[in-house]
Amino acid sequence: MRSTTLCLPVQGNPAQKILLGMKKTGFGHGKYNGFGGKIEDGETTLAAALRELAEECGILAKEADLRPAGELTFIFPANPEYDHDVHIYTLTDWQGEPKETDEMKPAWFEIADIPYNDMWASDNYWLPAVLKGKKIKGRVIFAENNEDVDDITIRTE
Ligand SMILES: COc1nc(N)nc2c1ncn2[C@H]1C[C@H](O)[C@@H](COP(=O)(O)OP(=O)(O)OP(=O)(O)O)O1
Repeated sequence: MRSTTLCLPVQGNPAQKILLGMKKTGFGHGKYNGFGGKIEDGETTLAAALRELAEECGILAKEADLRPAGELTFIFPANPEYDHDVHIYTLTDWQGEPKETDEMKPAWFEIADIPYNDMWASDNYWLPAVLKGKKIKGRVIFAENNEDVDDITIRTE
C-alpha cells in the first residue's frame, strides 16, 4: 500500500485558522485539503511532507516544526489501487507566503468555516480532533462510489 503525507498549516494554538488548498489536479481534485502527496522511494516521511508542502503552496518549513498529528488508512474496496496510508502533520511556523501553484490554490479558513462539504467526506470525523491538538489513528472504508464513508474507526490519543 502506498504512503502519503498531509500537512495542515494553522494559526494559533489552539488553532484559530487553517490553510487549505483547492486541489487542481490528481487524486482528490476539486476538493479542499491539506498539502501532501506520495512519499518517494528513499525519502523519509518528514522530508516528503516538507517537499510536498513547498511544491503545492510554496511555503518552507523545518522538520522540527512538523507536529505529528496521526495516521489514517484509507480503503477503497471498489478500487483497491487507491488504498493508502496518510501521515498527518500540523505546523504553526514556516517561511514564505502561501501561493497558488499548478497543483493547489490555497486559502485561509476560520475553524468555524472549514468547508467540509467541499472536502473528503471523512475529514469531519477526524480533523476537529487534530485541530484541538489531539493525535489520531484510524481507518476509513469508502463506499462503492469512492466518496461516501462506509465505515470509520478513529482513535484519539
Ligand atoms: C480519502 O480521504 C482523504 N482525505 C484527506 N483529507 N486527504 C486525503 C485522502 N486521500 C488522500 N488524501 C491526501 C493524501 C495526499 O496528501 C493527497 C494525495 O496525494 P497523491 O500523491 O496520492 O496524489 P497526487 O497529488 O495526485 O500525486 P503526486 O504526489 O504525484 O502529486 O491527498
